[in-house]
Amino acid sequence: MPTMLDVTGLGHTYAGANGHTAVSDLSFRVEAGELTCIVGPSGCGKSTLLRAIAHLLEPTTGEVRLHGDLVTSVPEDLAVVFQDYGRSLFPWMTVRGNVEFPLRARGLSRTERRERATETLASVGLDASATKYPWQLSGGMQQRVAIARALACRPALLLMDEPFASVDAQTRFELEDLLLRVRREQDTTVLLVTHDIDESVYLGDRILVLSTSPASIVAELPVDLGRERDQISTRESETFVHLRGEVARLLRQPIPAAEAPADAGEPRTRRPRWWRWGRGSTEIPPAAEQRSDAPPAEDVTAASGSDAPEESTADSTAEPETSEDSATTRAAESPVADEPISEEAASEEAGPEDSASERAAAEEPEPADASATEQASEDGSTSETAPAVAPPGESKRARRRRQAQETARAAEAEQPESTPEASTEDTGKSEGTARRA
Ligand SMILES: Nc1ncnc2c1ncn2[C@@H]1O[C@H](COP(=O)(O)OP(=O)(O)OP(=O)(O)O)[C@@H](O)[C@H]1O
Repeated sequence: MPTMLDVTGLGHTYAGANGHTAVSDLSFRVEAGELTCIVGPSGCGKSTLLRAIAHLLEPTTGEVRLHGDLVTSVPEDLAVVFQDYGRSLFPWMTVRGNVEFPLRARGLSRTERRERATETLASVGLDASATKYPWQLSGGMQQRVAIARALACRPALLLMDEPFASVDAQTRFELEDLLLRVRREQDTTVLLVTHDIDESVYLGDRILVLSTSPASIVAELPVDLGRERDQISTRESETFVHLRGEVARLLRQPIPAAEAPADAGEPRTRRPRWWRWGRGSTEIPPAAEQRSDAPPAEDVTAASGSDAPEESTADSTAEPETSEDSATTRAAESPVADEPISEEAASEEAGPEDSASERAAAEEPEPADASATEQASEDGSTSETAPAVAPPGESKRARRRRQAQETARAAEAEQPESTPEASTEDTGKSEGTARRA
């Protein structure tokens, strides 16, 4: 088979103060018609590798060749399918419109576009949904649209970055089989990144196992399962079971500390310091101030990410992930974003409702009698309806929930005393209930 993809000495170091090297000196080939799976620990650089191959990121070192041609910009005969179909489809376009969209840029006439879209949608079982909008489809159907859009371009190489990670297990099996069928029918060359060891064995002709960050290849395993695969019998076969064990062992191998890069394993969602500065707070949370084992201010700030180590100190000071948080994280992971996204942009993505309510919560004053209530609480003398002080390090979401509960309790307390009849009736009912029990 001729070589479709030739990656030589590929490396990528992200720009910025820390200059994180995500991929280092990586070399491998993918032959035409082959389906190669890439597995590796979380954060090792799999997505960075795919983006560098597609030239969505400029490689820092090395080169990529697609059927012999040096890749210097995003190649026309290459398509990428990302995990998050919700973000990759245009919600204002019909299914057919989404599939036809990239064909316009490739200069196909209206009739050709229509024919190609109809044919590709039929091949992924969506011919009946051509005039629907993405938001009218299930998650699995939306991912089919994303796959159809990529296939409609008849790419020489299809790159897939955890394409089935966002769907349920049953849909995942269906989409895996769809990929195998389409690949057989169209002889597409596929390079697929997955977290799922079983998926890599089920789909791949070959598996590349990557090391922790910066990614390098630790093993290359041929998958001797033939082209015809079945979700039940293949997964039960001896070869399958042996291979999945082999991949799992390779992924588990601890890296000796001496070999581990200094910046390896840095959590991707760890928030930079500007994240908290952007919220107008550089203060040490009170709980951390009071604790003798609390880390210094900078550590507390850094540990506020959702991926921060789960220690009791972090628990008491870290804010839970809000939609705004995840929007920030997601935005920072954008394929074209090496630089942090501004908070305004992240708020926009989080939606006006979210950011408005977050702002409102931030502007709410603390209870005036906070210290008195805190003292009462310590004494055990706080009544159930007394306004409670905000616990140190309490998140905005938790505060909103607590305040709603307080309001409800206050409303209950203001209700008129129940009449003697009502009390008797109540008592009778509860006695009846107790008796039945
Ligand atoms: N835009 C960026 N700027 C700086 N560092 C980044 C950026 N994107 C990713 N990284 C870092 O590069 C490393 C590799 O990230 P990448 O997303 O490629 O890993 P991955 O193997 O795909 O992760 P996962 O399996 O969790 O999806 C991580 O340490 C990550 O924090």
